[in-house]
Amino acid sequence: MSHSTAARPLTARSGAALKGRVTVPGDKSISHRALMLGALAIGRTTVSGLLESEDVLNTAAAMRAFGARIQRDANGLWTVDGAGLGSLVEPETVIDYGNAGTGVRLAMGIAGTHPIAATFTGDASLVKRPMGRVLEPLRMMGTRVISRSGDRLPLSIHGPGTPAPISYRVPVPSAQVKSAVLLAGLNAPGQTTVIEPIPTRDHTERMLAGFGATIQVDHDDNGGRVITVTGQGELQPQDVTVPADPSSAAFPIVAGLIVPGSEVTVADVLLNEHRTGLLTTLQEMGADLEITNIRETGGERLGDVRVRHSQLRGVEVPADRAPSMIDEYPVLAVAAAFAHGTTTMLGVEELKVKESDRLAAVAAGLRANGIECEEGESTLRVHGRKGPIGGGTVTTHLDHRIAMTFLVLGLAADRPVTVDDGGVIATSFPTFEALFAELGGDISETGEQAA
Ligand SMILES: O=C(O)C1=C[C@@H](OP(=O)(O)O)[C@@H](O)[C@H](O)C1
Ligand SMILES: C=C(OP(=O)(O)O)C(=O)O
Repeated sequence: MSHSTAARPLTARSGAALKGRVTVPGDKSISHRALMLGALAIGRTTVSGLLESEDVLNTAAAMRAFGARIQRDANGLWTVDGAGLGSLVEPETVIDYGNAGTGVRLAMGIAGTHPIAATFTGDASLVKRPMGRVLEPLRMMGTRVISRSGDRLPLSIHGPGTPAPISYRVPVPSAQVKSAVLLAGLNAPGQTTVIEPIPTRDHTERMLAGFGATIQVDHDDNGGRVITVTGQGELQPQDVTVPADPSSAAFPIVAGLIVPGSEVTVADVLLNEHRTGLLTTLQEMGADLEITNIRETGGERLGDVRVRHSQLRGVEVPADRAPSMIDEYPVLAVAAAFAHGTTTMLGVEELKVKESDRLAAVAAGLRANGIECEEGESTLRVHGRKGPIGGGTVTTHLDHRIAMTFLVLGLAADRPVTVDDGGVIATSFPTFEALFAELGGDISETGEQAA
């Protein structure tokens, strides 16, 4: 299901420095996967620190529809009693995945090799996004698909009696495509292999190993990865602790760097090497950014990220860094707006097929607030501020990251910045407003406070 349809405009204003130590909610990628693998295991999986956002709650609902029992106790601990691999039941109704690309693509992978029918849909954003990237390998495995032209939602799939294991080279760097194929391979007899020429986040592989799947990860000579899963084994339930989401941490981190006088620490942030591209880039831009208390928990590296207001400088962000910061480019563009000089982001064409066309949405939002930029087919170039900025209203296009990005801009701009719908933030970061209030940031419903 999607968030309430009434738009909720929010306005951010500059004011006091941001100060404090905060914790952002659990990682979205790991939260989806914990519920899904729990649903495929036999027995009880527990999940602490689950991200309780709309996208992840849609995965909980979907896995219930496929037969898992999923509950939350009063302390926020989630339990998943798995239906077991191969034993998914046919959902009785359409699965509405709201805004969640990861959720629907991975769920189609899981369902696609079970001999059941399932129909998926989503909100006005999700129905525009490409699903062929997941349906193509599923068709190779024997899944039947009935879809609108262009392989978009709503669509129905029916898995074959005996799925064919495949070897699949992912045509675009996408952890979602890789994961959908690996999850489909779990219920196919024999070995399913995914070749990814450019490595992407590896949470599926790590968690599959943790749940006892037979999985092997090899590296090829060109820096790519070859991942093989052996299907039709049994998954063992696990106790999963979800680390804090680096893609959410990006917002207080960038805000702390651009609001004068700020010092902000974000605690317990996931530092998986496939997720730290933004931190690397900010350091290259001259950010006063320190990572402390680095430790390993549940097979993942975590740490505390401390930033102080810094004078940033423009840099060129190489294309091969894109997968490790794909969701962070919008907020990087805001950091770039406050930098001296120009920041050029290369190889960012995947941004066009996210919740919105993020290249267009970021460029429009920057221009509405007086910042010069140019977007190309696969590039975004942002010129650091040359005069007063802010004062614009930004269209979010049902995209949570666009909403949060421009509220962060408003916290450091010369004039207030309004986003037309802050309600979409609930898809990934339901505590966003509370967290910024804790840091001393001024974000409120538009019209609540005299401008
Ligand atoms: O696998 C995942 O959990 C995700 C992969 C990325 O998408 P792509 O695989 O489409 O790049 C990312 O944008 C998304 O927010 C989460
Ligand atoms: C792209 C994103 O998510 P999804 O693809 O899961 O909708 C995101 O969270 O920025």
